[in-house]
Amino acid sequence: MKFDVLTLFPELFNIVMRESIIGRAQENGIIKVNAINIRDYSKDKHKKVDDYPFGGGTGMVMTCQPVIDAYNDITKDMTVKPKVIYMSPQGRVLNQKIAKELSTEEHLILLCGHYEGIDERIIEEIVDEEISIGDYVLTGGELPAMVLIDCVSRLVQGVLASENSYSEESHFNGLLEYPQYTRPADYNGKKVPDILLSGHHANIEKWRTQQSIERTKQKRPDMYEVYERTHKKNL
Ligand SMILES: c1cc(-c2cnc[nH]2)ccn1
Repeated sequence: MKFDVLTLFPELFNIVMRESIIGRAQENGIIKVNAINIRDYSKDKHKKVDDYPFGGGTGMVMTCQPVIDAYNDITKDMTVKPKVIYMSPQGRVLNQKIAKELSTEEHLILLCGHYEGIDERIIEEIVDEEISIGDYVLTGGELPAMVLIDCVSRLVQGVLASENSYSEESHFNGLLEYPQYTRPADYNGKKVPDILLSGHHANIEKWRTQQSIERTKQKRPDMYEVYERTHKKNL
């Protein structure tokens, strides 16, 4: 799976996306993250990429030309144009279901805005979908793009050691993850639950499922309500 990221700060991606799971997935050729500097496409003599908003107001707006030219350049030899996602507070909020949907795409283009936003005509011209990572305003779309790349990439075949790695993680099965413990079995008098030391895998799985249900009910009643509706008979 390939991510082309249109950004003013490509170095951010070159540093963060070469670490850990995503870094290994890139080394293995499973994932490719290609950061493109929008500023390289500016035709302005000072390489400007923003301008004052028509109608007044504070802050600057990213101009059309550099972004559209960058998009046209990276897609010029593509017969099938990849989906373009604009990281925006106005988008549908990213969740595991959306991440799963996106993980089936071969190629995604992520557009990172900056300043007060981007000229609306960019959205009209090239954006297929806006995605938010939550209802708060950030400095730009770079961190949201990295969040999206991380959660989508983990769902791509071969990125994680085993499919079980994510199938038991929070949100994958509609529940929060059960509590995790590791050595020592007794830390400052706090003991690991006996069931986890029993070696009885069926009982351990039962305990973990019950823990997930209970903590989802307590911490995320909104999630629990959906889970309860879809699993009514088993509860
Ligand atoms: C996606 C993008 C943003 C954002 C982009 N620029 C300012 N805020 C916030 C949340 N999710």
